[in-house]
Amino acid sequence: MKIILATQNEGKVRELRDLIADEEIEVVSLRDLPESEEVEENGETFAENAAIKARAAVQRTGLIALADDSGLEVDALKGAPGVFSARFAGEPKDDERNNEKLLELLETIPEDKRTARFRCALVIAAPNGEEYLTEGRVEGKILRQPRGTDGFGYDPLFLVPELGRTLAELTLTEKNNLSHRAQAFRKAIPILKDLKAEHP
Ligand SMILES: O=c1[nH]c(=O)c2ncn([C@@H]3O[C@H](COP(=O)(O)OP(=O)(O)OP(=O)(O)O)[C@@H](O)[C@H]3O)c2[nH]1
Ligand SMILES: [Mg+2]
Repeated sequence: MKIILATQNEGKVRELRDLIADEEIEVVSLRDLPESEEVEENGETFAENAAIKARAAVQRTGLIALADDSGLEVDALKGAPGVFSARFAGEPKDDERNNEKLLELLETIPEDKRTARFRCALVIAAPNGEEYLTEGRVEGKILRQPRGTDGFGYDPLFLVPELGRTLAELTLTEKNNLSHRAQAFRKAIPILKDLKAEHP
């Protein structure tokens, strides 16, 4: 079976490829296809946006498509940036500027109120129109300065309290043991196995 990872995000492709490696499924991503038009992620929830991306990819390629929509919810910001995480500091999307904006907004917020979580909605869309949704999340705290160089996005600011390390201080394997994306993906494995039986 061959599936398409419906994402342009290099960090996500790296993580999802690693997660899927054991499943004997051939994988391509939007990054392997010639220049694609960006689909408008105009849903109000992660789940809606993941479905929009998965549908667009299955229509374009005819392959089973797996899309991730994810983001950071900061309690002191009433859940922002949420579905706007990628473009928090405006267009074009820029991880560094997003992190700077987040730190500025949280400047006066004390340690115990810096709680946050990453959420991920993962949608698998099949060519016959069937769709499946799984979700995952990881709880943490926003630091006052970045730590670590792995991962992407807000990872250097996101402390996993149980480990005392940020997501950017974890190896790919370690992040894939606990992240929001990994949790959503693990729930999707049985679905992928069923699809594989139907589309050998
Ligand atoms: O530090 C982070 N570690 C993560 O593990 C993570 N997962 C998501 N995010 C943030 O949320 C946006 C998703 O937005 P998003 O789902 O629309 O993805 P995207 O626009 O980057 O790519 P695409 O999949 O849409 O092509 C990303 O850009 C990041 O800012 C993360 N940040
Ligand atoms: Mg996006």
